[in-house]
Amino acid sequence: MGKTPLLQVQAAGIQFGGLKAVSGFSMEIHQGELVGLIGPNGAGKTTSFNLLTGVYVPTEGEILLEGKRLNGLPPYKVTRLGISRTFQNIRLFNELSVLDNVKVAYHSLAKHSIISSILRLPSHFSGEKEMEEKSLEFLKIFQLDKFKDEKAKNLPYGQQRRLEIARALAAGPKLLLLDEPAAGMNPQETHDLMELIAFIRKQFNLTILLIEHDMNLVMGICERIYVLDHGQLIAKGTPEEIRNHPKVIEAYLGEEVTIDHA
Ligand SMILES: Nc1ncnc2c1ncn2[C@@H]1O[C@H](COP(=O)(O)OP(=O)(O)OP(=O)(O)O)[C@@H](O)[C@H]1O
Repeated sequence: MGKTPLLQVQAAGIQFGGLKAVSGFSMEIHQGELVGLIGPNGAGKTTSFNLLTGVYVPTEGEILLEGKRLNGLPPYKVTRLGISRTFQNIRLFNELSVLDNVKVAYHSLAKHSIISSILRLPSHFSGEKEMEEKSLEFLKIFQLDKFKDEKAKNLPYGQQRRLEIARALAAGPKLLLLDEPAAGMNPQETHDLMELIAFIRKQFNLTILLIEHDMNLVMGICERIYVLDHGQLIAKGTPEEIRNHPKVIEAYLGEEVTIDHA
């Protein structure tokens, strides 16, 4: 672990009218970690992702990436600094091809200027070609290359989720945020996805923070877990510590979750 955490969230929060959706939330993630963020419905998990990615500006606290303050930066700048995400409800460009959905990630980061694109200068074509090749590489990793010309909306649900991760990865993040990546997947798809997450983490030297409702899955792959309830951090620790934490057990009472104690 490096000395400066990759991500530091220091007593951050946001208030909507009278509602403190997230408050006093602190978290540190080091380079290379795979960390889980869990909590009952409405606990503030997605809101936290929105704070980390510039969708919401915190009304309290600080968010730092490699020591650099992110508060108030728009989402595209946060992406350029190194945070990419997927969404709880898949957000693909449905009418675009699978390949173009990944290429979009490169366009948002592209070094060659819009002028060179409009004037169709040589730099435009070399840029396009490189983007296409790189995008195809990502599709291969996610076994989506055979669908490259298919419209995104025609992919089965599980593959749409994979495509969204491929696109987030194409932006070259240091920190990848996955919002319920296994939602709606069957057990086999979920198992395959978990293997894939472990693979991309290693391959790209990634740091990953994931929200997931499937408790066994979170416990199975995350090294550390943060637990939110009613917008507050109620626990953090290893899966073992979280499994036995009285506040976590209490927060989940009445929720339909099963935690294997195997
Ligand atoms: N833009 C907003 N305006 C007002 N309230 C909001 C807004 N965004 C989120 N909230 C509220 O903040 C609280 C936390 O919501 P959030 O979606 O972050 O929870 P969550 O933990 O992701 O829940 P789930 O597991 O159901 O997705 C909820 O009470 C929600 O209604």
